[in-house]
Amino acid sequence: MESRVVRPFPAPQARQDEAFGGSLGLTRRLRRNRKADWSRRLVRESVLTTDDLIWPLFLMDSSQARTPVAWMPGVDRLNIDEAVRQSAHAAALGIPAIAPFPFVEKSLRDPTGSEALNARNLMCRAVRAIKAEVPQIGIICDAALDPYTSHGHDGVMDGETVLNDASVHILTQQALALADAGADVIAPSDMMDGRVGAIRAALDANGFEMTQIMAYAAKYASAFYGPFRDAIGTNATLIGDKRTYQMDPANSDEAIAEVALDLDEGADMVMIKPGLPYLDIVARVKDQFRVPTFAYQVSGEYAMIVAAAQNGWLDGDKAMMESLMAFKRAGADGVLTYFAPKVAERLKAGG
Ligand SMILES: NCC(=O)CCC(=O)O
Ligand SMILES: [Mg+2]
Repeated sequence: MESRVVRPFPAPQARQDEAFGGSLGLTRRLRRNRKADWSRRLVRESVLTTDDLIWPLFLMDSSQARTPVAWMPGVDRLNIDEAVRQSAHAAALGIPAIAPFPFVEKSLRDPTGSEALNARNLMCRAVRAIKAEVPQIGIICDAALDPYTSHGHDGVMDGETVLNDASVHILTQQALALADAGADVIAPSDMMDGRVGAIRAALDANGFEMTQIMAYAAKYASAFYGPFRDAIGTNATLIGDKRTYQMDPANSDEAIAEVALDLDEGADMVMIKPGLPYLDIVARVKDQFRVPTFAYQVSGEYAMIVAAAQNGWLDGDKAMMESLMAFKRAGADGVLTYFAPKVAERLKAGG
């Protein structure tokens, strides 16, 4: 049979190409798959869903429902009643888990962070209240002393030194208080060596075998935590910096060692923090360990996007969605993000 040459009517683009010297005769044109929305959706490699979101929120002891965090526009500290209401809202949106952080009254901060062990402290009361009213949402609680210490460090000090083993003993007690209040997940964020193993052993010995551990495994000494310190008041307390326990931003192999240790010690999930500037670490950790891997889009990352949007310098909502998709592309199983409710609402409305 004679073959028939089908001559499609030349598209306007092709005719323009003729005018400039004709087709390049390419076999592969990657732009074909990008030509329409349906096709872009069809070939999309990563998907962001509400199931990927963990919402960090700030607690305060107050009769007022909310006070704004100045350095994080759009984020408020919530009293317990409001935190319960907002947790219910988050659950209704389908957000799987929240991560509450306390703003502790200055009068309750001391050198050993003793308020952290008070079973009636703000965190424990909030966890109990949220668990009672919104049992379906997961509650992830930091084990770290910085909200409670008068010097703003995550552990106890001897002179200028943040003590490792002494701090771990206290963090273990803190973890037990939180688990007893109903925390579903303990998230040690202190970067002391050996704390995951110590906390795991203490949880198991006290009947909390099913309490998970999400280790802040690779937490870097980062400038991007600035606004968080305004939110929980440690900008006023912190003396010096955290470079003797948090990681050097220059290091990547060391993150692998940190993750390996935390997994050996019993971590169920690992976290990289900050997020976007450390996506290479997220990708490396996920590739190497194939375990549930999370990233924390920290306060400074949030503030950068919001501040630029407020100035009209970028489209805040688009930058928010793109930044979260980047975590998924890098291999993260989920992201702690202050944008969580906003993103969940957007996804519910159809993206
Ligand atoms: N342990 C929790 C944090 O330090 C959060 C930091 C941030 O959002 O900047
Ligand atoms: Mg470690």
